[in-house]
Amino acid sequence: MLPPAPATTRPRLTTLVTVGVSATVLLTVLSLLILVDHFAIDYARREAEQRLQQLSWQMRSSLTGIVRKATGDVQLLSELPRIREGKNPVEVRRVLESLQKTFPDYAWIGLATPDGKVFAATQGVQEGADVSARDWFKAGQDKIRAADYPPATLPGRKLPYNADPWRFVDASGPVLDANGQFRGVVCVRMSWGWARRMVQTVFAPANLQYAADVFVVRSDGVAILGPQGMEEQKISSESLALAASGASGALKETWADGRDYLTGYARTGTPGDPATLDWSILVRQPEALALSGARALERQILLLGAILGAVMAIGAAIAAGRLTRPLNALSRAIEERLAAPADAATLPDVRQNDSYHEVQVLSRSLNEMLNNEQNHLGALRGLNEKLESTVAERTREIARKALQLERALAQEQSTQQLLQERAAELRAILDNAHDAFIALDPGGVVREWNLQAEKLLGWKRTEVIGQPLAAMMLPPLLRRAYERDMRQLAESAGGAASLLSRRVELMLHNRAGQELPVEVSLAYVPRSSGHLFIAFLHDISERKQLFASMEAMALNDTLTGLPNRRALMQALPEALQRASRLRQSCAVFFLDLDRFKQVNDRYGHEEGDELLRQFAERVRGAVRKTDTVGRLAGDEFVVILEMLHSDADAQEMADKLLPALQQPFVLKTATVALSASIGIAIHHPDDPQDIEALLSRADRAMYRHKQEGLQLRARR
Ligand SMILES: Nc1nc2c(ncn2[C@@H]2O[C@H](COP(=O)(O)OP(=O)(O)OP(=O)(O)O)[C@@H](O)[C@H]2O)c(=O)[nH]1
Repeated sequence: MLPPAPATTRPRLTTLVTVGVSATVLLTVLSLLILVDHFAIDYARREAEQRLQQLSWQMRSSLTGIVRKATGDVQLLSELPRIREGKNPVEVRRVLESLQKTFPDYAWIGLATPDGKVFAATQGVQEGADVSARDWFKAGQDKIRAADYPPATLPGRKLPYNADPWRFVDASGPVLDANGQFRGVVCVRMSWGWARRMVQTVFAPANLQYAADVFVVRSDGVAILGPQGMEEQKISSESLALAASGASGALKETWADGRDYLTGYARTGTPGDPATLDWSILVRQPEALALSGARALERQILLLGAILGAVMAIGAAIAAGRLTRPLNALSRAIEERLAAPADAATLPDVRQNDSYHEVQVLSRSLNEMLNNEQNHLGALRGLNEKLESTVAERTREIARKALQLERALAQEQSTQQLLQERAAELRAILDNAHDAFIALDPGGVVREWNLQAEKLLGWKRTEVIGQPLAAMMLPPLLRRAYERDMRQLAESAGGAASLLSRRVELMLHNRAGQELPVEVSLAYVPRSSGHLFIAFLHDISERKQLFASMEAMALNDTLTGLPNRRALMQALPEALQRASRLRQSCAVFFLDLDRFKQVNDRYGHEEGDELLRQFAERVRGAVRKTDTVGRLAGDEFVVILEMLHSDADAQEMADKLLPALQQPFVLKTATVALSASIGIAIHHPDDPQDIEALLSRADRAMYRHKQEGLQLRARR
């Protein structure tokens, strides 16, 4: 089921098409209007400018033509024989008046003699007057020239009054006689009326139609001809400046009255030609008036465009309505279909059979799609329900597992905490233990090393953790055995039980390289993360020293430092074994001091001790280093002589020894000379190794000697 379309929030197709088409039409019409308006106004402005320019040209041509006519007439007069040769002023006047009749605006025509006296003049005006100071006379002596005069300089009272200001244009030129002699100056004076009339005749239609104003402006900027109120006024405008520079054309400008005008401008005369006059012609027309036609056209176009746009918009709306009606119907059908309940028995049909082809095809396709979608939705709904129940089941399962996991984690956490506490306890115990503690992995690498181990062996914990033990502290001789044992232990912890749970004494090297006897207790700790061998090392240096000293004490005679009876009893069997092994005899001397008791008795026990020490020293000094000298008890000593070549060697030794022993002993209080009795017992390599018997034999031999000695002394 599709979600219902939010129909109210979006515009309908009809609206969109109508608005779209209408907007397009209106935009087009508007654009056209703007363009037409622009071009029409522009065209009208250019038209007006051309017109005004042409008018200015027309005025220029007329003014220049009139002035040229006057200068032409001066030329004509100066060449007439009756003027050149005329002696009679009446005749000359007649000629001048006949010329005056040809142009009504010739106000005065006169001929002045070279001395500046008017020889003849129309209607006899100013005849005989002195004009030598006048410009026209002075200038006209050389060549033909034209000049205009401001009213103030005019001889007004002598000329007929005219409605215009007293303004004239003089054209004058020299008159030569038949011989080429200067005869005088002829002057034609035109009244200004011709100019105004010309304006009225030439510009009247333009003035009426366009309200155009004409200005004739002198080179000093004063308007000599213009609309009422502006004559004799100074004018300043861009067009005047352009005209004064000799240019001609038209432009738009704002005049002194603040209004915008289109102005055509031109310049009269020919530059450098004194027979012409330099005036600026300005023909102006208010811009609003010049463009009024175009503005009216613009309004008409606007009106027509609005009507056309409205008509086209209405047409577009009608066409859009027609075009979109089937689509609207289709849209409504789809909305109804979408709004129908999903479980309805029959769903509305969206097909539009009575519409045009495209909508028919579209509606059929949509109907088919909606039906398919309905079927798919049904299938999806079934799947969704199934999926939801599966998801619910999985969710319950996950929740159950999550709970279990949570509990396991809590358990794990408490176990971890316990383990950490235990580890801390263990570390405290280990660090406070009296013995050094070392843990090794099966590869012999140190995994644990307590404070005592640091103190005992010298390596810091951080130095040895992760290092192989043997390389560090086992003496080289022991390393191979250690490695073998570790291998055995690693291969079968149970099989090496002989080494475990047992105290073993070892000699280790500490960090300084000193030997260190330790007692090692080994144990095996099976672990899933790698078995460990733990060892407690107890320093037994003191014990060893004590034992050594005790042993030394047990085997040495404290008075003489010689081996005592016990030591002799150990040394004798070894000597006998060596004798058998080396196949060489050995001998046992049994020595006993004679009458030693008397020394004690006479000099004291300490002196007796000293004598015993000196005696022991002498015996020791008399035999070889390899021979053993021991004290059996009291004043009895035993010497074991080894590696005898013959039995006689023993006797020789005794004979050599006896005299040495008989030398006096220097004691603290006395010097004492004593003799000693030596009994010799020889042990041959093949003799039974009977120590008691050997000693007994030596003892008996000594006794015999002592007795012999006593008897000898008694006989003496
Ligand atoms: N100063 C001293 N005297 C000792 C020591 N041990 C034993 N004697 C004495 O040595 C004497 C040994 O006795 P005898 O061998 O009978 O005395 P003797 O005078 O040598 O007799 P003959 O051997 O028969 O000549 C005893 O008087 C012991 O007290 C000892 O360590 N120091």
